[in-house]
Amino acid sequence: MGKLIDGKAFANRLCETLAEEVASLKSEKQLTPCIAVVLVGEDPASATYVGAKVKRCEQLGIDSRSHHLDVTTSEEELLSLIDSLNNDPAVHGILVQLPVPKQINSEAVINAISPDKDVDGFHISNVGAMAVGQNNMVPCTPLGSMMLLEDELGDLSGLNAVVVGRSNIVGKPMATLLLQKSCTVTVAHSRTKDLPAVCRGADILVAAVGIPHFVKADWIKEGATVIDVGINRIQDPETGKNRLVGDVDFDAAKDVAGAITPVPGGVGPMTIACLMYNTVAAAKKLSGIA
Ligand SMILES: NC(=O)C1=CN([C@@H]2O[C@H](COP(=O)(O)OP(=O)(O)OC[C@H]3O[C@@H](n4cnc5c(N)ncnc54)[C@H](OP(=O)(O)O)[C@@H]3O)[C@@H](O)[C@H]2O)C=CC1
Ligand SMILES: Nc1nc(=O)c2c([nH]1)NC[C@@H]1CN(c3ccc(C(=O)N[C@@H](CCC(=O)O)C(=O)O)cc3)C=[N+]21
Repeated sequence: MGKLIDGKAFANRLCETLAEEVASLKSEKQLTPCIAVVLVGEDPASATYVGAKVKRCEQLGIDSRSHHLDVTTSEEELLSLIDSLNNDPAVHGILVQLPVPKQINSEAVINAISPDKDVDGFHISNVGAMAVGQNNMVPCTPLGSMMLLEDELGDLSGLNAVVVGRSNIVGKPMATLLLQKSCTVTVAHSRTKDLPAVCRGADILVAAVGIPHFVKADWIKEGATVIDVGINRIQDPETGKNRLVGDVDFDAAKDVAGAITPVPGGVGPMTIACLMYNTVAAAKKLSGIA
């Protein structure tokens, strides 16, 4: 069996380091990093994620402000809240939990956030900066995935990386980061021909599709490193209970892969830890601390 990549333990270690940094920012610079988390509507999964983010902030000594808006909130109302958070010097990071209700244009909302407070790294100017190698705020899930990959493999240069999925929040920025580390990158998606064969060429395989158990064991090259970004809630056919599974058929894939992230306990905890990392970085940058 391949090695399990323990994202939860890595995230805990990263957060311990960040907690020490936050403590010294408080005592030496009178700076308390602060993130505003905005949730629109009542989606239960979104509410759970927001809860997990707020809890992590508490552990690290980061201030968090939750703004819970009604599902009927207009785009104008949300933009006005963002404007006030942009102009609040005590707030260093702004995160609007996605998805937002359909009357709100998510692109307009993301691009209304001040790029230096955009701890998700979704603002078009942060995306552009990353595209030309001038990384500012890097999206949390790809950033966390890269930390796990470099911890596992060291230098990534020359490795064949296949990213399945091309979303703006995961697949595309992941491909950009892998290319920055000199991987030979293939981005696969729903129009890709012979996806199993494409995946078999991967030394690094990243699955960000949103379909439970989509990537099969016989798509994986012996010894490859597999990063499973998928978070899918399914009903277990045996127990009837709800459980969380990834985009990779983990039970079979773990015997072929050299190393693999589990779900839960893999990329998910890294996403939240990297949100804390970006919040501390934003607080320092906005306060003129290197
Ligand atoms: N662990 C974490 O912290 C996070 C986990 N996630 C999870 O990651 C997964 C992906 O999220 P996200 O990127 O937002 O999803 P999107 O739905 O935005 O994108 C899914 C991508 O998968 C591709 N795809 C869909 N079906 C197929 C197929 N049959 N064959 C090949 N490619 C296919 C799509 O291709 P096309 O573009 O052609 O339609 C698309 O590019 C989800 O499970 C999500 O819950 C997301 C964010 C954070
Ligand atoms: N603006 C915005 N930024 C995001 O970063 C963002 C978002 N919107 N919308 C939704 C997705 C999803 N996402 C996850 C974060 C943590 C876990 C996570 O911690 N998962 C745990 C399990 C949690 C559980 O048990 O439910 C794990 O995988 O071990 C998962 C998914 C962030 N997202």
